[in-house]
Amino acid sequence: MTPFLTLPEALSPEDCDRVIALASAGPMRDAGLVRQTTEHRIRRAEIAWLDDLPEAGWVMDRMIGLVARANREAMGFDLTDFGESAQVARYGAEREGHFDWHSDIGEGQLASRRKLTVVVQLSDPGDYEGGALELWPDSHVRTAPRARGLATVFPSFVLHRVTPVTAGTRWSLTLWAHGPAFR
Ligand SMILES: O=C(O)CCC(=O)C(=O)O
Ligand SMILES: [Fe+2]
Repeated sequence: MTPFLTLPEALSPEDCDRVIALASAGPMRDAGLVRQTTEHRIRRAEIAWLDDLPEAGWVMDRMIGLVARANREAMGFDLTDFGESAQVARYGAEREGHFDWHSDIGEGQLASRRKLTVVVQLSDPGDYEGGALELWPDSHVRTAPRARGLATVFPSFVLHRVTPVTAGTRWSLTLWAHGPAFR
């Protein structure tokens, strides 16, 4: 199994700008809030759910075909749906935005069915420092490419993190594909 896949230009630079503009137009919420308590040690970022943004339907339309094809060609996972809203995240240097090591498979109805995670780099690499997306699929930690519009696709159980942003702002788009439990 490939530890992770990269899909260059999953979104064009103009599309990346459009997603950032849509998310910044409305309120974003603190992603460090877990059941009413703050967990800023784990994650410091602001997020918006794509489903809540008006006129963002084209984003999922674009990503679903791409990810389904990549899965068929390289992963071969049994996927049934993209049953969860994608998430736009903003990691700013003003509070060292980051996301500590974690896997995306959680306890909820949806999070427990996550099989593939897809993270699109929305920012130009020149717009921030730090903010590396790192994956730990085996004995080595690997850094995802930073190219704008590039999507990194990996099994949702793989540990990953975003290192603290030390200058500028990093934006990302994360989506999940779901299916029957791994067996
Ligand atoms: O923003 C990123 O690059 C990763 C986001 C992430 O890991 C998540 O939302 O679970
Ligand atoms: Fe994650």
